[in-house]
Amino acid sequence: MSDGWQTKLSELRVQIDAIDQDILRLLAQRAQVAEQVGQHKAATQAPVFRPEREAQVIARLRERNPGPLHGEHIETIFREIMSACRALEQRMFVAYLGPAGTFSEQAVFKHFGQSVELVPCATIDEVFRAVAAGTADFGVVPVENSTEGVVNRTLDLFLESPLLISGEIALPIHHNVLTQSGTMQGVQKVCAHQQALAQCNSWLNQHYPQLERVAVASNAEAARLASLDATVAGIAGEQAAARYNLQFVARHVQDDPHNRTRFAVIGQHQAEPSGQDHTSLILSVANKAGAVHALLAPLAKHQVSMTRFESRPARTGSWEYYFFMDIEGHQAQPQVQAALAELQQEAAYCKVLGSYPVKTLS
Ligand SMILES: O=C(O)C(=O)C[C@]1(C(=O)O)C=C[C@@H](O)C=C1
Repeated sequence: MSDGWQTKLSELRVQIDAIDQDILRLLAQRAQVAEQVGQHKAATQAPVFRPEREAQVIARLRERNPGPLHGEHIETIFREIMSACRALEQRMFVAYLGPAGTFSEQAVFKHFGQSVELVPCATIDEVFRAVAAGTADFGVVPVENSTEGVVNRTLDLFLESPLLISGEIALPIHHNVLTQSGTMQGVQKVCAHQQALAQCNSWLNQHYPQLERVAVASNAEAARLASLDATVAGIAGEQAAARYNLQFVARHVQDDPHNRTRFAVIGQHQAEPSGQDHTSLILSVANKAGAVHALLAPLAKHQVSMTRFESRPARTGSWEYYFFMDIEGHQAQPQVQAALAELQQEAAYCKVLGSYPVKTLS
């Protein structure tokens, strides 16, 4: 390194140190204000986590971002700042489909930041139970995957549960083939969650058609097994690779490069309107001609757009269906309220699962 550059580098680092000192001072100020908000919330028993406010803060900062930092990095940084401030107000417990290192865990961090207490659960049922029982303040459950479709168990549990949806998380899902050595030498079987095996089906057929495929409880479990046994390859995400100290044989082996999973955040509280929200509902109709069409009429009449529509057999033995529907807007908005009131008259069953801020970017 030339002496000239060495001097310049030292000068630039002095500038960075001074800026960091300013950022630190401002962070401390921000945290003190958040503590005051926390004291007021404690006195009035108001919920600490306010997803609509966090969505507004992030949207505003992305909008005003002067660059050169990327918007998504601004989002990550401020998500963590709010997560740390929130943790000063109250420790928050979040249940999810464990073990550590799963995509569900990644979804928790994406929505709540790192400053939360993790409650890994063995099943989706357990996540619902932990939140209903108050062991966890919130739960994160998978709802649908772009290649594999809906997660039926989650939809069934929404039918029975009194919990509300207060957020959604969209996570790109990248699967990797992982082994101890980073090669396939000596490998006899490949382990993964059944959905991951399905999502990597063509790649496996093309590259390792002879290899035995074994479905296990989660991708993190597959990674754990691979870390213990040189004859096992695991399919999992990057977090699991790092956690179990595995090497990459191949990256991004999912058949659909845009593979993503949508998760719902469940809890006891309803999110307030953020200005850009979705509302999720479950409906069923009498088994007669034109009934589904009649359901959609109130939406058109009040100019409320539908963004998702899934059907699910009602398991009553007869040929009846439940419909899971997402609409644009918050149930506190007049046109949504009017549409919901008419839908409720039209449907044999109608349950509003919750309104929550839309995730437009991921
Ligand atoms: O505005 C609030 O209600 C706060 O508690 C502050 C804050 C933040 O750090 O900006 C923290 C937690 C809430 O989820 C929302 C925002």
